[in-house]
Amino acid sequence: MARPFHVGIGPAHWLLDPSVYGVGFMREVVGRWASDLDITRLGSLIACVSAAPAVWRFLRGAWHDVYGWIRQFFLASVTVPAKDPLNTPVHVWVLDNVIKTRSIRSFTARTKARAGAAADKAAHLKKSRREVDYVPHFETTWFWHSGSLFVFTRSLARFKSLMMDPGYDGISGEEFTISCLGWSTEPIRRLIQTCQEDADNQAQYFVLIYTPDSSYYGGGWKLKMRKPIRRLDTVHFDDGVKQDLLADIRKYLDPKTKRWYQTRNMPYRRGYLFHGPPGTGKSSLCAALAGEFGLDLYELKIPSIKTDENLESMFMTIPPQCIVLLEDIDAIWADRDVNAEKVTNPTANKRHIRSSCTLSGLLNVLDGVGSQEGRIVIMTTNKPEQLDSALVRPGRVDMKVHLGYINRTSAEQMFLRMFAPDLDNPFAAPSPDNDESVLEKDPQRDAELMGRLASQFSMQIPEEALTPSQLQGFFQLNLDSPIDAVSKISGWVEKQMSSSSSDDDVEIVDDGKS
Ligand SMILES: Nc1ncnc2c1ncn2[C@@H]1O[C@H](COP(=O)(O)OP(=O)(O)OP(=O)(O)O)[C@@H](O)[C@H]1O
Repeated sequence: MARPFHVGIGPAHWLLDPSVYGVGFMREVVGRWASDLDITRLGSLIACVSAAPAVWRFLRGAWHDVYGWIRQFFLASVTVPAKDPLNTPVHVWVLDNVIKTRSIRSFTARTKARAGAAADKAAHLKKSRREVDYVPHFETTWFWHSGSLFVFTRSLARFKSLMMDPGYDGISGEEFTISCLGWSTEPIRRLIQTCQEDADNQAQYFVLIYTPDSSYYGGGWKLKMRKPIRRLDTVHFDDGVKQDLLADIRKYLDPKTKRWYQTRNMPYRRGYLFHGPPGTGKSSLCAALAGEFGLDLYELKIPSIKTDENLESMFMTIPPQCIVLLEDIDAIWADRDVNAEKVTNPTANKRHIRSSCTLSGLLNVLDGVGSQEGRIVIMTTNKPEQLDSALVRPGRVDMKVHLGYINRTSAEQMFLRMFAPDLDNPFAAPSPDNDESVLEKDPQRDAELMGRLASQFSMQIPEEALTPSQLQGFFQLNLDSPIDAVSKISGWVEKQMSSSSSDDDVEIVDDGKS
């Protein structure tokens, strides 16, 4: 696909270099032609050149008409709107199976917005240069698939304008049409099914996370990221609670449960409340559950919702089977409390970040007509005691899960996870194998040694005093050696315990409601 070029040849000379494709040949043709040039030939050449644009316009118009006739009488077609969830799988399939196999010569180069594996590598090597994405330009492409000829057409103008948006990933975002020879759309339906199956196969390794799309009037969703699945055993909290939670969700998603709800005319919905101090894994647990059950995650930060109407229209466009994560639910205004709170404590809303949508607006979307059957709503809060009892009553919250400060068992598990060897990743944390001071060649002995180190480490962690994210921060600073981690932990714990980290240190954001 990439064309070779000659680095050593300066700009003044490269055109004359016969090794550049076609240049030698062209030079010979032009040379011969110029040697027996006469004035009559020159006149006819100028006439031909000036007529060329008109001829080109005529041919284009004629082709446009002919193509329109072909489409009308000989092609069946299906159009997929820009923001439809089907858009991305089909687009990705066409890029992977058609475009990438062709020798495309026209690309848009953009600096990558998100960090990837190579970006991690660059960071590791302390290089600041960012990766570049080459996104192919194409408007219409033809291809054969399963014995049928297809035409894939998209708007290049729309693609170019989307490329201005750094958040645009270069796939999907513009409407496209797939056509095939014949009068039946059946081959196109089969192709779309293939694209969906392909996407499903890839999605089993990722969680698709959607976030509100501000470009939609009212409310809509856009794909925020495809996140590699996080295993549930990497989120540490009470094992019994974890098993209960998993069993509850598994039972809810069982088709038999769905039938049971439907035959008894009960709303088929499930709600959970994850509560606990900041940094105890509430969001991480949601993402891990989405991966475990193969569901997409729709994230909504309650403080960022502008109105009840926005909330409602966003709920209307949530698909039936997914996880909806409502973060910081304590930021919701309880209508009946608003005025009272303002009178008794004018600075009340300065103490907490408050959302503009109301409790009744939220209850309405949780129970009302806009509420999709089959979805799981997970609400998170750091202040469960402030929630209105109407919000957490059974039916809206069916199970409460407390994620608290880390205990010794979890600290031990975290230590083992952090220093587990990772053969796929050259930048992974070292195992004792890499640690000169404890060089062992026997995996059994390594495991025993790591077990001993993990238990020495956890013995120095005070019970239920630090958050898992604090401990994760410690590991991030001490990834090179498990032995160093054990020797440094007591000093670090002492420092953490003595440093005052009260809520008063946190800057309060005014929501402008005072
Ligand atoms: N229980 C846990 N097990 C493993 N890692 C955790 C746990 N809790 C937090 N972490 C780590 O700490 C970081 C922050 O976690 P997360 O955002 O899930 O916490 P949170 O409770 O949702 O915080 P907040 O209330 O501030 O939103 C993540 O990188 C996560 O890996």
